[in-house]
Amino acid sequence: MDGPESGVVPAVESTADDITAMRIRGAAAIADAAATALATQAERSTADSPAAFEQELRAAAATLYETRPTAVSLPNALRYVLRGMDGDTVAALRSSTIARAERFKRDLAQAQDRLGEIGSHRLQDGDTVMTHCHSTDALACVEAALEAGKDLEAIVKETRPRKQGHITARQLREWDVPVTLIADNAARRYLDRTDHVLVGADSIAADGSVINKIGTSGVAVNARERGVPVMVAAQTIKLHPDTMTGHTVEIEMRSESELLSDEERAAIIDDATGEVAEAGATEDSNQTQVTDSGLTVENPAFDVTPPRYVDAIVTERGQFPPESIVTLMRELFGEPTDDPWDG
Ligand SMILES: O=P(O)(O)OC[C@H]1O[C@H](OP(=O)(O)O)[C@H](O)[C@@H]1O
Repeated sequence: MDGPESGVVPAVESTADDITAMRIRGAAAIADAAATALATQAERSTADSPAAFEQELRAAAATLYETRPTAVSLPNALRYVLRGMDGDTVAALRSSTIARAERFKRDLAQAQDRLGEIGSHRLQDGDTVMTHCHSTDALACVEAALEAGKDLEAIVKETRPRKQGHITARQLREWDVPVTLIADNAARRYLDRTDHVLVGADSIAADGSVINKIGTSGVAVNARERGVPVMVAAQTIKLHPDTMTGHTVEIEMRSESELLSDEERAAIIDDATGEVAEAGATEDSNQTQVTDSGLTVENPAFDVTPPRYVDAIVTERGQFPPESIVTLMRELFGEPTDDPWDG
């Protein structure tokens, strides 16, 4: 149930819209925003009974959960906050939920700092890192290395279609790191000048597979061929507990409009058939769009890098060979996970 009758406050709906539209993006930022939204729901709830309050919080969590499917930091954040909702009165439930959300946000920031420190030890003075997309966990490793007095250079992949490489480049230039921005297709050529491929993750599966921005697996395979180590910076909130019981991670398919404008579509169809394009794209759908023009555009946002192409997964709990990450997952998520917003 959504809308006013569910008691979900407009601020939660607006955070959900921002996540869907990627105005809020990046797995850690999404988790942080989701925790903030649940705290806001708790604060502004007008529920008149503990049961109604809990129901509203679950509805808010469901609204946030439905936004994007791949980054597990989102459901992990929602579960964590809802599990801290405790008390026999609305006031007690409200304050426990807000306190839990604040603790989550604090822990998230601390985990990233700690991860950065650990990851920075892999980077030597004078190294060049190649980045893909924009990952705050990956950049935390660079920042800690710079703070330790190391000089680094960066080769930044543009990361089509949304060009999040520009965000990475801007951050690195703020830190005074020399940046070479390259088209994604140029990555293999530039691996000769690269000491580490450094990426983040949206989800890590129990077998050590890394689910990250589309294009990660290609650069990882090429890096292995060139003998360049691949380092994945991922807080433990990126570990996907359901994969311990065989579930796979859903790869988000985003809108055609990120790849192709209406004019470009028309030009392709015109060129191919000599006919005027049939504008078949639906505007609000995030699904792959098939039109009767015969042109299908597919826009997966993520891909899966098998563990054999990854040298280390760096977390705030230490660095792990991907094959052993399941041990940490069992320790952290030993109990079966449920979705408290379901039912
Ligand atoms: O949590 P941090 O390290 O910031 O980001 C992790 C990952 O989230 C991003 O996804 P998107 O841009 O939201 O699709 C990228 O794939 C990035 O590597």
